[in-house]
Amino acid sequence: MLSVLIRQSRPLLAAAALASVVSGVCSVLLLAQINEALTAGAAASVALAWRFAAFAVSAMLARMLSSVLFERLGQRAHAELRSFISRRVIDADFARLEQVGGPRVQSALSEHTSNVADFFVSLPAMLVNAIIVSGCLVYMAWLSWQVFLAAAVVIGLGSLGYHLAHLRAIRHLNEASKEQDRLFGHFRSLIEGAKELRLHAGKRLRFAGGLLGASIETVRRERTRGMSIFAVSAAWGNFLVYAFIGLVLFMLVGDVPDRMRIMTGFSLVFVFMVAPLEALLLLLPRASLARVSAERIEEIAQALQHDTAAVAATPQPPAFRSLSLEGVRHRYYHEGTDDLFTLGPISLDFAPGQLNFLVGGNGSGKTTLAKLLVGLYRPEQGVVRLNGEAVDEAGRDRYRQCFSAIFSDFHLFEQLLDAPGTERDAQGNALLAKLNLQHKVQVRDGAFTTRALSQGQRKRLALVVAYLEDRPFLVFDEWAADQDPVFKEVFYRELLPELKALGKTVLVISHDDRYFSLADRVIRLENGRIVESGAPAAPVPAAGLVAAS
Ligand SMILES: Nc1ncnc2c1ncn2[C@@H]1O[C@H](COP(=O)(O)OP(=O)(O)OP(=O)(O)O)[C@@H](O)[C@H]1O
Repeated sequence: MLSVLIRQSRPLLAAAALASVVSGVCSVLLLAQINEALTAGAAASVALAWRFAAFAVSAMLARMLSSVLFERLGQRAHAELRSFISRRVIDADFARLEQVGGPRVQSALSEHTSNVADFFVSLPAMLVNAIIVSGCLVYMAWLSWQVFLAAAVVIGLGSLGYHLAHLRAIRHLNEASKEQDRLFGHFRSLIEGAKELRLHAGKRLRFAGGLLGASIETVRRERTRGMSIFAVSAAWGNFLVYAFIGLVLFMLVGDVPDRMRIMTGFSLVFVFMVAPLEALLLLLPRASLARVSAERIEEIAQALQHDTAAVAATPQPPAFRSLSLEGVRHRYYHEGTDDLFTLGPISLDFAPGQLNFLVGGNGSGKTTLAKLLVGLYRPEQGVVRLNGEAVDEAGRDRYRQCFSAIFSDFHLFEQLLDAPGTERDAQGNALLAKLNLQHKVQVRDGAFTTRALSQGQRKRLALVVAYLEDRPFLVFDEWAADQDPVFKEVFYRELLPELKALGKTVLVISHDDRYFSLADRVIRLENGRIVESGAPAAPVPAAGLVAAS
């Protein structure tokens, strides 16, 4: 993942790296000027001063340029990663997305993308420091090759220690990042479970201390361990530098000619080198953190297998003449309990203008069948035929455009996201009036004026959206469950017959047995199997319609 990003931004990265190199080289040249100024006579000082000023200004300009370019790269990497993950989520196979779950995706979108972007932002500092350290070593070699050899041995030892520590630190950082995915799940419970947590002190205590607290603590502990190992190894590296300085100053530089100049040169190099070296050693963990995060992003991207049916263009809904499920099956595997829920094999036919009720006990598989029918799940076995033609991978996205569905965990988007226009607003407002919501909410510029409504009212808004979509097949998953008795009557006895009269095929998942008789067909599910399918048993006399509230 990191390498792909680096490859994509090659020209910008090359320019930024070049600016860093110039900045680092200028810094080293500055050091040489300082050393020369300390030992040169007064005659050379004017020329030296000009050179010094030129290098100082060049170092500053190059540093500015490289920092700005790397900041740009960091922000670009951040945006690209976010778009990449979002695209993956949008295009992902729905069943896979359900398995991966929201917390992991959120963790990738926020924390992991930031870590990768931070790496880019810290690159100039790393590069400049690396160049200063290497430049200092070259300068040392020029002053005395024996001392340079000693430095190479010390650096080799330091690097080996650092590498070994690094492997251990990465293990801890990996642990922390895995736990962080769970932590995002707890954050979600913190908001979505706000009511339950306030109503139950014991639950709140156990959640805050046991689950959330433990998770926060694990992330803290693992991160601290990982980063501490880096800090300790940075200090070890630092110590080696001082040990090396001592070795050079007191043992290696003996009674050589030009001793004063060499000693001054070395002293300066050391002083100049220690801070960049230390910074470099502390910056390297960022690269490791970015690597761990990039791996996590890669894992999620792999898990969110691309749904080949999702196409970029807006496919037109196909004409709908007939639909049949032939021996279709879907299974859920429950890892925790190692058991399997199997829906099917199911065989059913649907025709335009048909009002179907899907009924059965909780957990009998009604919602699963609805997801399979609308193409959110691909059948593991069997075939779905639209107008007699088998729906394959390439045609699945187009097939899905036949449906409008309101599931019990429906989502209302801020915008209608459906061909905006004044005509659409007018249509929406007429429907809102029909559903008795005109005083609460309006459609303006393709968006509802508010979504802060009761659950039953929000469901009516979802119904408005479904009406506006004008698809040939509508699926309502316990839509009426949140409606008051008066509006239930309106839904079952007015709206559904109206849809049927318009030629729409409707599948209503319902527990309202007093309305079953209104259906053309009642399909009863038990434990994932159809146990009954046909005309309803006995008609129920219609209760008089009362004005909707
Ligand atoms: N996302 C999921 N992952 C794993 N298993 C699931 C998932 N959704 C449902 N199941 C399993 O499938 C079974 C059927 O669930 P489904 O939601 O289809 O039932 P239902 O008939 O719609 O129930 P209800 O009337 O309560 O809405 C359940 O027993 C559950 O164990």
